[in-house]
Amino acid sequence: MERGELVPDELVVAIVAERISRPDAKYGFILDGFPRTIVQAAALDDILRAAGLRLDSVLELDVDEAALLGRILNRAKDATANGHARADDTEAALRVRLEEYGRQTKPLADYYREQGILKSVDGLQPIDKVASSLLEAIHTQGEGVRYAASSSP
Ligand SMILES: Nc1ncnc2c1ncn2[C@@H]1O[C@H](COP(=O)(O)OP(=O)(O)O)[C@@H](O)[C@H]1O
Repeated sequence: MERGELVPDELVVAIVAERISRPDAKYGFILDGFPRTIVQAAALDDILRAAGLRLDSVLELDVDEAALLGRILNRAKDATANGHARADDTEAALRVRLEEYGRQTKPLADYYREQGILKSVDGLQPIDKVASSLLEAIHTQGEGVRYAASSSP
């Protein structure tokens, strides 16, 4: 994780499966950063199918690599000032995270586009505009929804 690599699928799938099984999840939920691999997405499909549920929307935030690097370095600077720096907020770890994203997570866009539930939002807009675009994408889906948000690496 500190190097920017993904952690094993079995581990994150078990954590998500346990959380989704709790009673409050029946009102709907948002998954942020999961699934990040096709194996995780297939496992999520199985878990939801067994529970009689399905994803309503998958949200993809588009941000170019230069902006990502700037944001990561900014976050590292802020965190260091506040005494809780993340070991993976470095340029070297970001390179690995981007590589993992391209190889393992990006293919999920096609997976969910084929299911007709992928929405892309321009993550380079100002924060309030990103927020309103995400809300708009969600609200076109109706009530009682469950979301998976696939964040940038
Ligand atoms: N779905 C996932 N599958 C595998 N590893 C994950 C997953 N989500 C998070 N991780 C691990 O945690 C690290 C940090 O992820 P995350 O907290 O989502 O980043 P950020 O806070 O920048 O969105 C990842 O680089 C990876 O090592």
